[in-house]
Amino acid sequence: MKHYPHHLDLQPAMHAQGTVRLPGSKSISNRILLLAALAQGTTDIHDLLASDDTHVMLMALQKLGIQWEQIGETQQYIVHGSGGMLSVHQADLFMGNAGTAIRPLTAALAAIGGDYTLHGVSRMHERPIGDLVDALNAVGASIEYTGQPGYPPLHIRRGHLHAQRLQVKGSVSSQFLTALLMAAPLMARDQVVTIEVIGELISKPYIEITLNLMRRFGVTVERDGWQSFAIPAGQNYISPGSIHVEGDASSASYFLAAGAIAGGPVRVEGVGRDSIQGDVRFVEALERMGATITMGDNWIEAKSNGVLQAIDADFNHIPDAAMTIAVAALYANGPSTLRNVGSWRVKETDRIAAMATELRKLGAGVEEGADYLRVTPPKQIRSAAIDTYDDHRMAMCFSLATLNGAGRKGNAVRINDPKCVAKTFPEYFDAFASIARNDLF
Ligand SMILES: O=C(O)C1=C[C@@H](OP(=O)(O)O)[C@@H](O)[C@H](O)C1
Ligand SMILES: C=C(OP(=O)(O)O)C(=O)O
Repeated sequence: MKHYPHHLDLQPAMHAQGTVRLPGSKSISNRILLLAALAQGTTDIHDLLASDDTHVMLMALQKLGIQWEQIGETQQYIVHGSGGMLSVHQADLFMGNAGTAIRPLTAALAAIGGDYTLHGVSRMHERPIGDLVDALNAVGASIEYTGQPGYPPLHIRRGHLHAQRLQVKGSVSSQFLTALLMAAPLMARDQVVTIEVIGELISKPYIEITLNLMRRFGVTVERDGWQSFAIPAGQNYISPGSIHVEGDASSASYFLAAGAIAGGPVRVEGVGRDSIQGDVRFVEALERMGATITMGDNWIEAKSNGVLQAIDADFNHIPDAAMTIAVAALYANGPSTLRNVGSWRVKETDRIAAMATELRKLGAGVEEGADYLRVTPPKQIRSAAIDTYDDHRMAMCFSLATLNGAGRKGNAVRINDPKCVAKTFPEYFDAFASIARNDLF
């Protein structure tokens, strides 16, 4: 277990340069773990992410009777699939603050049936799950709230699913649709299952990850745009045998932004042109801000071209990586506006409020709306102690304020409670230190 201090003092850095090998994608890791557990056959997973979010998924699967082994100290795991039949019918599952664990598991366990309780850290109990529970209960699942209606903890009992046609709202989290899609083959084996999205769907590229991985496990989905998804009858998950987890594209954003702000080149290895993660499109935002991006099949590199250009854009498709843009905006030549990020309010913390408070400590002017943030860079970035709100991305993106950009000097930054990075990237600060340089070229 990595040891973290109570706070971390990061010194100003002259420039950013180097290469970082990325940890595995959280979104892909937790989807593959669940699909492998539900599949027929054994899955050999390479480069699984080692983090709090994958740990809670692995522990939950173990409690549910799924057998898996880690190969030595490596990130290779062997999962013995259950074929969708769990041997354990009663379990109490701790889900930490992992949306990618609790939401898909809720749907899968409701479809399989049994007596299960799911709960998490206190913030998890403030993160909505009502749209998913409503969608499942409407087709005969039996899910109750044991705390506040609409939020975990949940108690799932055996229901009587008649799930030919489900409807789900998509405006709060795309993870509800992901959860229903992944559970659909378990719901009605001899009938087509149709899932309709009611109203707007946010964070769309995450649905592409879901559909792509379902396909790798032998289940195809017929779709009508983002409106309706049909899972033809008679499909079961079948292990692909061996599967590799790409590097995490959201984790890549911090290093690529560092290269764009402070010289570069900074290269990340593990994601590239072939990625199935929507967050690789973060580089389009960096390009619009004036950075030069180069890409290979499995790497991306960013370097600066002088002062960053301010940006005004819709970030609904990359909500996680958008936080990195909010901090990069400190180095821009004018105010930047991040639009359509209302989902930030129901994530690890209220990210719009947290981001506004902490950016102001560094001297930025910040205007906060229900679903947007406007950041006016300060003349000079101030030293500050940044609170992280138990949000890994707050801790990671504020490290960028130490960098000397072409237009602005970074400053000393204290990161309070840095251990929250363990949610997705336990070694983040070591990786950041390896590219934040104080020597001259
Ligand atoms: O499906 C996924 O893997 C994720 C979907 C996104 O959530 P929302 O759909 O709630 O925006 C994203 O923020 C989260 O980190 C991971
Ligand atoms: C929103 C996030 O996580 P979760 O998967 O718990 O929703 C995140 O990692 O930024």
